[in-house]
Amino acid sequence: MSEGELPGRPEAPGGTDFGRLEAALGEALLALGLGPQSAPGMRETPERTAKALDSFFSGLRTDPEVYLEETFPGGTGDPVVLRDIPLYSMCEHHLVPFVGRAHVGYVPDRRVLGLSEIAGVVEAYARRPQLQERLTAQVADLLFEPLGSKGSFVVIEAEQLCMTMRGAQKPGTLTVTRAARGVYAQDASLREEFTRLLGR
Ligand SMILES: Nc1nc2c(ncn2[C@@H]2O[C@H](COP(=O)(O)OP(=O)(O)OP(=O)(O)O)[C@@H](O)[C@H]2O)c(=O)[nH]1
Ligand SMILES: [Zn+2]
Repeated sequence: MSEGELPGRPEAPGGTDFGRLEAALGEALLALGLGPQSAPGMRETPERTAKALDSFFSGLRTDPEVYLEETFPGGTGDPVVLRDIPLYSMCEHHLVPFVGRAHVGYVPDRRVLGLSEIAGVVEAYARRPQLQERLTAQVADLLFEPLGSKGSFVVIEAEQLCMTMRGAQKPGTLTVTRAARGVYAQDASLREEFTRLLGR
């Protein structure tokens, strides 16, 4: 599978198999030694966790391209930058969240995208098992050629809980990833302006 492909493309159509997921989560809790006797408060936990996982991975059922359908004439050739879009995603290695902010810029070519749609693109890719690098690249890719813009630039700053709660145990570490396409890949001054707009 290449970096650009959907991670974890559903193997069966029709969405989450809740019965199977709840049974598996119940088994996982038992494997941890947590059953009806030891943890009575967790009786409904497999059901609740199944719903939570379904929502964390709801992007698997969303085609991010639907957010490109609503464009408006406009755009002067100057960049549009959305700063500090809240970001919640799930590390595909450990199924643990990574949490942070996405900053997204693009240079329109005669048509602009609705601002909410930009946040929707981030969400559709974030609500999947992800790698921060791939998420960053996927948003930048979609906002370049499929959108028909002159270029796009995406910066994601996130805390990977799999690295800070466990593993390397380095709380507070922020991972910063970036992807530049089109004019943003070619023009360092545009990237510097983007960084200035972030107030960094
Ligand atoms: N490049 C990249 N690495 C990630 C991301 N999320 C988690 N990782 C890393 O993926 C690696 C997984 O390493 P493994 O050795 O296979 O698994 P592990 O033994 O659980 O690793 P540790 O997390 O280091 O304990 C670790 O270095 C994680 O920090 C991500 O978004 N991008
Ligand atoms: Zn991880």
